[in-house]
Amino acid sequence: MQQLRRNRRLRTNEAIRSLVRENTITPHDFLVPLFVVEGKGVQEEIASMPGYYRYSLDLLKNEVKELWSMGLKSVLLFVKVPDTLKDNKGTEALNPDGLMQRAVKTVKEVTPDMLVMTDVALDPYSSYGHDGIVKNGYIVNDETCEVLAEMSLSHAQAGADFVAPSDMMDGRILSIREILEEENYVNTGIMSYSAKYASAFYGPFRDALDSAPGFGDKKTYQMDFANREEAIKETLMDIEEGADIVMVKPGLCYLDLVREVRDNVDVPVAVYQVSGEYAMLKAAAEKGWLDHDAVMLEQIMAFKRAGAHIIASYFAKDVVKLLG
Ligand SMILES: NCC(=O)CCC(=O)O
Ligand SMILES: [Mg+2]
Repeated sequence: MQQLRRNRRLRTNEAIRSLVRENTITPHDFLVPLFVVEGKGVQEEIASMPGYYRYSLDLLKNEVKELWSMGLKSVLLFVKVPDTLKDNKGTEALNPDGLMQRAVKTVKEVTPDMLVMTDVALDPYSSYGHDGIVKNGYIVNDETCEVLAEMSLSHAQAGADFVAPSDMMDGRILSIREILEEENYVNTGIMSYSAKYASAFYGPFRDALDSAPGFGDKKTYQMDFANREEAIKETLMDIEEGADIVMVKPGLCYLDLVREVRDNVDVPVAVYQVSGEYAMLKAAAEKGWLDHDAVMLEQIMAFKRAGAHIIASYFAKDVVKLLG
Protein backbone atom coordinates (compact mmCIF):
# COMPACT_ATOMS: atom_id res chain seq x y z
CA MET A 1 0.00 0.00 0.00
CA GLN A 2 1.16 3.48 -0.81
CA GLN A 3 1.93 5.56 2.32
CA LEU A 4 -0.85 8.17 2.62
CA ARG A 5 -0.33 9.45 6.13
CA ARG A 6 2.99 11.10 6.87
CA ASN A 7 3.21 12.71 10.29
CA ARG A 8 6.32 14.64 9.33
CA ARG A 9 4.22 16.91 7.05
CA LEU A 10 3.10 18.66 10.22
CA ARG A 11 6.71 19.27 11.24
CA THR A 12 8.26 20.66 8.07
CA ASN A 13 8.83 24.20 9.33
CA GLU A 14 8.22 26.41 12.38
CA ALA A 15 5.08 27.95 10.88
CA ILE A 16 3.26 24.61 10.59
CA ARG A 17 4.67 23.39 13.90
CA SER A 18 3.35 26.45 15.70
CA LEU A 19 0.01 26.13 13.91
CA VAL A 20 -0.57 22.62 15.24
CA ARG A 21 1.16 23.03 18.62
CA GLU A 22 -1.06 21.64 21.39
CA ASN A 23 0.28 23.69 24.30
CA THR A 24 1.76 27.14 24.76
CA ILE A 25 3.49 28.99 27.59
CA THR A 26 2.40 32.50 28.60
CA PRO A 27 3.11 34.77 31.59
CA HIS A 28 -0.38 33.88 32.87
CA ASP A 29 0.77 30.34 33.62
CA PHE A 30 3.05 31.40 36.45
CA LEU A 31 2.94 31.91 40.15
CA VAL A 32 6.19 33.55 41.28
CA PRO A 33 7.62 32.48 44.67
CA LEU A 34 9.26 35.37 46.54
CA PHE A 35 11.50 35.23 49.61
CA VAL A 36 11.28 38.14 52.03
CA VAL A 37 13.67 39.14 54.83
CA GLU A 38 13.85 41.89 57.44
CA GLY A 39 16.18 44.83 56.85
CA LYS A 40 16.73 47.63 54.39
CA GLY A 41 18.36 47.51 51.00
CA VAL A 42 18.78 43.74 51.22
CA GLN A 43 18.96 41.64 48.07
CA GLU A 44 20.80 38.44 49.02
CA GLU A 45 21.47 35.71 46.52
CA ILE A 46 20.61 32.24 47.85
CA ALA A 47 23.79 30.19 47.60
CA SER A 48 22.14 27.00 46.37
CA MET A 49 19.73 28.91 44.07
CA PRO A 50 21.96 31.03 41.80
CA GLY A 51 20.10 34.02 40.39
CA TYR A 52 17.40 33.84 43.07
CA TYR A 53 17.23 36.32 45.94
CA ARG A 54 15.78 37.23 49.29
CA TYR A 55 14.47 40.79 49.39
CA SER A 56 13.84 43.24 52.19
CA LEU A 57 10.50 45.01 51.92
CA ASP A 58 11.89 48.16 50.28
CA LEU A 59 13.50 46.18 47.45
CA LEU A 60 10.54 43.82 47.23
CA LYS A 61 8.65 46.82 45.89
CA ASN A 62 10.90 47.10 42.82
CA GLU A 63 10.76 43.38 42.25
CA VAL A 64 6.97 43.14 42.20
CA LYS A 65 6.71 46.21 39.99
CA GLU A 66 9.05 44.53 37.54
CA LEU A 67 7.07 41.29 37.67
CA TRP A 68 3.86 43.20 37.02
CA SER A 69 5.39 45.00 34.04
CA MET A 70 6.38 41.61 32.61
CA GLY A 71 2.83 40.30 32.84
CA LEU A 72 3.54 38.17 35.90
CA LYS A 73 0.45 38.84 38.01
CA SER A 74 0.59 36.33 40.87
CA VAL A 75 3.09 35.91 43.67
CA LEU A 76 3.53 33.41 46.47
CA LEU A 77 5.20 34.93 49.54
CA PHE A 78 7.62 33.20 51.93
CA VAL A 79 9.36 34.85 54.85
CA LYS A 80 12.68 34.20 56.56
CA VAL A 81 12.11 34.68 60.26
CA PRO A 82 14.97 35.59 62.65
CA ASP A 83 15.86 32.74 65.05
CA THR A 84 15.04 34.95 68.05
CA LEU A 85 11.37 35.00 66.98
CA LYS A 86 11.03 31.24 66.56
CA ASP A 87 9.26 29.00 69.06
CA ASN A 88 7.38 25.69 69.10
CA LYS A 89 3.96 27.19 68.46
CA GLY A 90 4.92 29.64 65.74
CA THR A 91 3.65 32.53 67.85
CA GLU A 92 5.24 35.09 65.55
CA ALA A 93 3.16 33.81 62.63
CA LEU A 94 0.11 35.45 64.22
CA ASN A 95 1.75 38.84 64.77
CA PRO A 96 -0.45 41.33 62.86
CA ASP A 97 2.71 43.35 62.25
CA GLY A 98 4.86 40.33 61.37
CA LEU A 99 7.04 40.17 58.28
CA MET A 100 4.49 38.24 56.20
CA GLN A 101 1.67 40.61 57.10
CA ARG A 102 3.84 43.62 56.20
CA ALA A 103 4.97 41.92 52.98
CA VAL A 104 1.37 41.43 51.86
CA LYS A 105 0.61 45.10 52.49
CA THR A 106 3.79 46.19 50.71
CA VAL A 107 2.94 44.23 47.56
CA LYS A 108 -0.63 45.53 47.56
CA GLU A 109 0.60 49.09 48.05
CA VAL A 110 2.82 49.14 44.94
CA THR A 111 0.95 46.65 42.73
CA PRO A 112 -2.66 46.68 43.96
CA ASP A 113 -3.90 44.23 41.33
CA MET A 114 -1.17 41.66 41.93
CA LEU A 115 -2.67 38.38 43.19
CA VAL A 116 -1.01 37.73 46.54
CA MET A 117 -0.80 34.22 47.95
CA THR A 118 0.85 33.52 51.28
CA ASP A 119 2.62 30.43 52.53
CA VAL A 120 0.81 29.00 55.53
CA ALA A 121 2.97 26.60 57.56
CA LEU A 122 4.87 26.72 60.81
CA ASP A 123 8.33 25.68 59.60
CA PRO A 124 9.76 29.19 59.05
CA TYR A 125 8.52 30.14 62.54
CA SER A 126 9.27 26.88 64.33
CA SER A 127 12.26 26.47 66.62
CA TYR A 128 12.19 22.82 65.48
CA GLY A 129 11.93 23.62 61.76
CA HIS A 130 8.79 21.50 61.53
CA ASP A 131 5.44 22.30 59.93
CA GLY A 132 3.56 21.81 63.16
CA ILE A 133 3.68 21.95 66.93
CA VAL A 134 6.02 19.32 68.40
CA LYS A 135 5.07 17.23 71.43
CA ASN A 136 7.28 14.38 72.61
CA GLY A 137 9.04 14.36 69.28
CA TYR A 138 5.76 14.08 67.34
CA ILE A 139 4.20 16.74 65.11
CA VAL A 140 0.69 17.01 66.53
CA ASN A 141 -2.13 17.42 64.05
CA ASP A 142 -5.23 19.10 65.43
CA GLU A 143 -3.54 21.76 67.54
CA THR A 144 -1.43 22.65 64.52
CA CYS A 145 -4.58 23.05 62.42
CA GLU A 146 -5.87 25.62 64.90
CA VAL A 147 -2.71 27.70 64.56
CA LEU A 148 -2.78 27.37 60.76
CA ALA A 149 -6.36 28.64 60.74
CA GLU A 150 -5.43 31.66 62.89
CA MET A 151 -2.42 32.29 60.69
CA SER A 152 -4.61 32.18 57.55
CA LEU A 153 -7.04 34.64 59.08
CA SER A 154 -4.16 36.98 59.93
CA HIS A 155 -2.94 36.82 56.30
CA ALA A 156 -6.45 37.49 55.03
CA GLN A 157 -6.73 40.49 57.36
CA ALA A 158 -3.43 41.80 55.98
CA GLY A 159 -4.93 41.61 52.48
CA ALA A 160 -3.87 38.24 51.06
CA ASP A 161 -6.06 37.05 48.17
CA PHE A 162 -5.25 33.38 48.73
CA VAL A 163 -3.66 31.45 51.55
CA ALA A 164 -1.54 28.47 50.58
CA PRO A 165 -1.21 25.86 53.35
CA SER A 166 1.89 23.80 52.62
CA ASP A 167 2.01 21.68 55.77
CA MET A 168 0.03 18.45 55.02
CA MET A 169 -1.78 18.23 58.39
CA ASP A 170 -5.08 16.32 58.09
CA GLY A 171 -8.14 18.54 58.12
CA ARG A 172 -6.39 21.90 57.94
CA ILE A 173 -8.29 22.99 54.84
CA LEU A 174 -11.57 22.61 56.73
CA SER A 175 -10.20 24.50 59.77
CA ILE A 176 -9.00 27.32 57.54
CA ARG A 177 -12.18 27.49 55.45
CA GLU A 178 -14.33 27.59 58.58
CA ILE A 179 -12.48 30.47 60.22
CA LEU A 180 -12.41 32.48 56.98
CA GLU A 181 -16.18 31.99 56.54
CA GLU A 182 -16.90 32.85 60.18
CA GLU A 183 -14.86 36.03 59.97
CA ASN A 184 -16.46 37.02 56.68
CA TYR A 185 -13.42 36.49 54.46
CA VAL A 186 -15.63 34.50 52.11
CA ASN A 187 -13.67 35.53 49.02
CA THR A 188 -10.25 34.67 50.39
CA GLY A 189 -9.23 31.56 48.48
CA ILE A 190 -7.28 28.49 49.52
CA MET A 191 -4.63 26.93 47.34
CA SER A 192 -3.91 23.64 49.05
CA TYR A 193 -0.61 21.83 48.78
CA SER A 194 -2.80 18.75 48.61
CA ALA A 195 -0.32 16.17 47.31
CA LYS A 196 3.00 17.21 48.79
CA TYR A 197 5.65 14.56 48.97
CA ALA A 198 8.47 14.16 51.48
CA SER A 199 11.19 15.06 49.00
CA ALA A 200 14.92 15.64 49.01
CA PHE A 201 14.38 18.22 46.27
CA TYR A 202 13.45 20.87 48.89
CA GLY A 203 17.05 21.22 50.12
CA PRO A 204 17.90 24.64 48.63
CA PHE A 205 14.56 26.11 49.80
CA ARG A 206 15.43 25.21 53.37
CA ASP A 207 18.70 27.11 52.92
CA ALA A 208 16.73 30.05 51.58
CA LEU A 209 14.52 30.26 54.67
CA ASP A 210 16.83 28.62 57.17
CA SER A 211 13.97 26.21 57.88
CA ALA A 212 15.51 22.73 57.77
CA PRO A 213 13.98 20.36 60.34
CA GLY A 214 15.98 20.38 63.56
CA PHE A 215 15.35 16.66 64.15
CA GLY A 216 14.10 13.79 62.06
CA ASP A 217 12.34 14.34 58.76
CA LYS A 218 8.86 15.22 57.48
CA LYS A 219 7.74 11.71 56.58
CA THR A 220 5.02 11.52 59.24
CA TYR A 221 3.08 14.26 57.48
CA GLN A 222 4.33 14.67 53.90
CA MET A 223 3.57 11.85 51.48
CA ASP A 224 5.66 8.79 50.68
CA PHE A 225 7.01 9.19 47.17
CA ALA A 226 6.24 5.56 46.42
CA ASN A 227 2.51 6.35 46.44
CA ARG A 228 0.17 7.31 43.60
CA GLU A 229 -3.38 6.49 44.66
CA GLU A 230 -2.88 8.33 47.94
CA ALA A 231 -2.36 11.56 45.98
CA ILE A 232 -5.86 11.32 44.56
CA LYS A 233 -7.34 10.58 47.99
CA GLU A 234 -5.52 13.55 49.56
CA THR A 235 -6.56 15.86 46.73
CA LEU A 236 -10.24 14.88 46.73
CA MET A 237 -10.41 15.29 50.52
CA ASP A 238 -8.97 18.80 50.32
CA ILE A 239 -11.50 19.77 47.66
CA GLU A 240 -14.31 18.46 49.89
CA GLU A 241 -12.92 20.54 52.74
CA GLY A 242 -12.98 23.69 50.61
CA ALA A 243 -9.75 23.98 48.59
CA ASP A 244 -10.19 26.24 45.55
CA ILE A 245 -6.93 25.20 43.90
CA VAL A 246 -5.00 21.98 44.50
CA MET A 247 -1.32 21.29 44.01
CA VAL A 248 1.16 18.56 43.25
CA LYS A 249 4.66 19.08 44.61
CA PRO A 250 7.48 18.59 43.61
CA GLY A 251 7.08 18.94 39.84
CA LEU A 252 9.13 17.06 37.32
CA CYS A 253 9.41 13.70 39.07
CA TYR A 254 5.66 13.86 39.75
CA LEU A 255 4.24 14.63 36.31
CA ASP A 256 2.28 11.38 36.36
CA LEU A 257 0.35 12.78 39.33
CA VAL A 258 -0.20 16.15 37.73
CA ARG A 259 -2.00 14.40 34.88
CA GLU A 260 -3.88 12.05 37.12
CA VAL A 261 -5.03 14.77 39.51
CA ARG A 262 -6.06 16.91 36.55
CA ASP A 263 -8.20 14.05 35.21
CA ASN A 264 -9.86 13.52 38.59
CA VAL A 265 -10.79 17.02 39.77
CA ASP A 266 -12.90 19.98 38.72
CA VAL A 267 -10.74 22.71 40.25
CA PRO A 268 -7.54 24.29 38.87
CA VAL A 269 -4.39 22.23 39.36
CA ALA A 270 -1.08 23.83 40.33
CA VAL A 271 2.35 22.27 40.22
CA TYR A 272 5.41 23.46 42.14
CA GLN A 273 8.73 23.17 40.38
CA VAL A 274 10.79 23.18 43.55
CA SER A 275 14.16 24.57 44.53
CA GLY A 276 16.12 21.38 43.88
CA GLU A 277 14.79 21.24 40.35
CA TYR A 278 15.90 24.83 39.83
CA ALA A 279 19.32 24.16 41.38
CA MET A 280 19.96 21.06 39.23
CA LEU A 281 19.51 22.94 35.98
CA LYS A 282 21.47 25.98 37.14
CA ALA A 283 24.37 23.74 38.18
CA ALA A 284 24.40 21.70 34.98
CA ALA A 285 24.21 24.86 32.87
CA GLU A 286 27.04 26.47 34.87
CA LYS A 287 29.20 23.49 34.01
CA GLY A 288 28.25 23.79 30.37
CA TRP A 289 26.59 20.39 30.42
CA LEU A 290 23.05 21.50 29.53
CA ASP A 291 21.59 24.31 27.43
CA HIS A 292 19.88 26.29 30.23
CA ASP A 293 17.18 28.04 28.23
CA ALA A 294 16.25 25.10 26.04
CA VAL A 295 15.97 22.69 28.96
CA MET A 296 14.04 25.26 31.02
CA LEU A 297 11.41 25.69 28.31
CA GLU A 298 11.16 21.94 27.78
CA GLN A 299 10.51 21.47 31.50
CA ILE A 300 7.90 24.21 31.72
CA MET A 301 6.13 22.84 28.65
CA ALA A 302 6.12 19.41 30.30
CA PHE A 303 4.01 20.86 33.13
CA LYS A 304 1.54 22.30 30.62
CA ARG A 305 1.39 19.03 28.70
CA ALA A 306 0.81 17.11 31.94
CA GLY A 307 -2.21 19.32 32.58
CA ALA A 308 -1.12 21.95 35.09
CA HIS A 309 -3.14 25.18 35.06
CA ILE A 310 -0.71 27.01 37.33
CA ILE A 311 3.07 26.64 37.57
CA ALA A 312 4.92 27.88 40.63
CA SER A 313 8.47 28.23 39.42
CA TYR A 314 11.69 30.07 40.21
CA PHE A 315 12.21 30.21 36.43
CA ALA A 316 9.12 32.38 35.82
CA LYS A 317 11.05 35.58 35.06
CA ASP A 318 13.68 33.80 32.97
CA VAL A 319 10.98 32.14 30.89
CA VAL A 320 8.98 35.31 30.30
CA LYS A 321 12.14 37.22 29.32
CA LEU A 322 12.99 34.48 26.86
CA LEU A 323 9.52 34.47 25.33
CA GLY A 324 10.03 38.22 24.73
N1 LIG B 1 6.38 25.15 51.27
C1 LIG B 1 7.13 25.55 50.16
C2 LIG B 1 8.26 24.67 49.89
O1 LIG B 1 8.51 23.73 50.64
C3 LIG B 1 9.06 24.94 48.66
C4 LIG B 1 10.05 23.88 48.40
C5 LIG B 1 11.06 24.19 47.35
O2 LIG B 1 10.97 25.11 46.53
O3 LIG B 1 12.03 23.43 47.36
MG1 LIG C 1 -4.33 16.07 53.30
